Amino acid sequence: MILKQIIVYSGCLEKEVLVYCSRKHHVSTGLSALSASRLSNVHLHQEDKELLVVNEGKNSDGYKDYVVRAWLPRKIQQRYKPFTGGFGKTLPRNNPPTQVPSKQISIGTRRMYNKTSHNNRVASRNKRSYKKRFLLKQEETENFPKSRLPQALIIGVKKCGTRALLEFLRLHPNVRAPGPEVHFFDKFYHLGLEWYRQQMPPTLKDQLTIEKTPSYFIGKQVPVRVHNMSRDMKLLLVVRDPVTRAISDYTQTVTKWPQTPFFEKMAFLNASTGLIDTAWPPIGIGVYVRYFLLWNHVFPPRQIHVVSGENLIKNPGREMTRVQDFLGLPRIVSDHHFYFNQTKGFPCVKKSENKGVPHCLGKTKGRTHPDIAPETIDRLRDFYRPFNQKFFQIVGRDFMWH
Ligand SMILES: Nc1ncnc2c1ncn2[C@@H]1O[C@H](COP(=O)(O)OS(=O)(=O)O)[C@@H](OP(=O)(O)O)[C@H]1O
Repeated sequence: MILKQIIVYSGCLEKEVLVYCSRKHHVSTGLSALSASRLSNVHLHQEDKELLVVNEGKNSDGYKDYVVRAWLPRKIQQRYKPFTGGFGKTLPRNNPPTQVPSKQISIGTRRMYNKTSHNNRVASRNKRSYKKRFLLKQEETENFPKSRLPQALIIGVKKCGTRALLEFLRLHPNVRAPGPEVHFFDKFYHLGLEWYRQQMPPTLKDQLTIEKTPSYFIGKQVPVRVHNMSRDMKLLLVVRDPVTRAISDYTQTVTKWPQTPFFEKMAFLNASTGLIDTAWPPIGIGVYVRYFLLWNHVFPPRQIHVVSGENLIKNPGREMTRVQDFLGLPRIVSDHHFYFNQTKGFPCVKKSENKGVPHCLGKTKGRTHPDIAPETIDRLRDFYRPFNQKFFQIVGRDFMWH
């Protein structure tokens, strides 16, 4: 058994360690591949061993070669660079290299990063990061019904029609989504990606898993966290006139806490000067541009689709066509799926996979709003106008909230 060479080459997320063993050695796991090759200069830690898999065994003249995959932190990947026979390339099939690297190689994090507490933190971050990559890789390769991490998120905005969008998307046979809001990226991030995955319904590989949690939009750390999980994530953002949104938000608060003071009392710091209390969430959240910029810094515009909450009510078929195009789904959800329910005052669904009868969203959606004085509405409109303009400019669409 001869180790010809360890070659570490890069796709984007993982490194592959190519091991050549003679034919007589049976190699079934990444670990046995490494030990069969007597790779004494490769050190592995228990957790790292679990992340090694044999990708495939190939036969070449006199040798059997195995590709052992290890998901390695980026910093460690860079240390492999000197050994690469061609960074980003696979090895030529009939021309196994003969040069054996002389330096000691360490796969894993602990030995390299346990010298100082800072390095320990880096190491555990890296370990989390490559476990994440391992999970993502699994997502790509297997095709049987199982819970998968979402490929698209409805990130907000609260009270703009996010539930309607999710329920309309669920009419599509290629879409699956958990019913409740998961709040992984803002509340339960510490529970880890595996926990998050378990919250998802089982899907086939060609089905899209979508999750909606409207509070993601305003979470400062959320964009980076989402990006860390998947840089390809598709983001859906529903927006509506921030004045209507504020009243809807307030209506919900009053439903939960009936003692809440009148809208005007909450919205203005000083009723006579008309100074607006931007720290009051129903008002502050409506400054969409402020939060949108955070997302825009992390994700390219082609990965963020902004949905008009007004159109989702007036013309759900057309708005859903845009959404399906953005998600790369065949256009299946259309006008035929909806009818306007006069009593509810909103579009409802004719029938879906789960329910064979027409149905509307629950009674917490489409509540009757309190009457708000026209001058209050005007003041709020004036307040939001410049922020709205900036937002329209950035997203390249005028939502006509005049
Ligand atoms: N088809 C349909 N049926 C009922 N309601 C609809 C629909 N489409 C949009 N809307 C509007 O959605 C508002 C609730 O928004 P969200 O679902 O984003 O609210 S939440 O953030 O999840 O609480 C909800 O706000 P309220 O009217 O204040 O209840 C509705 O105005």
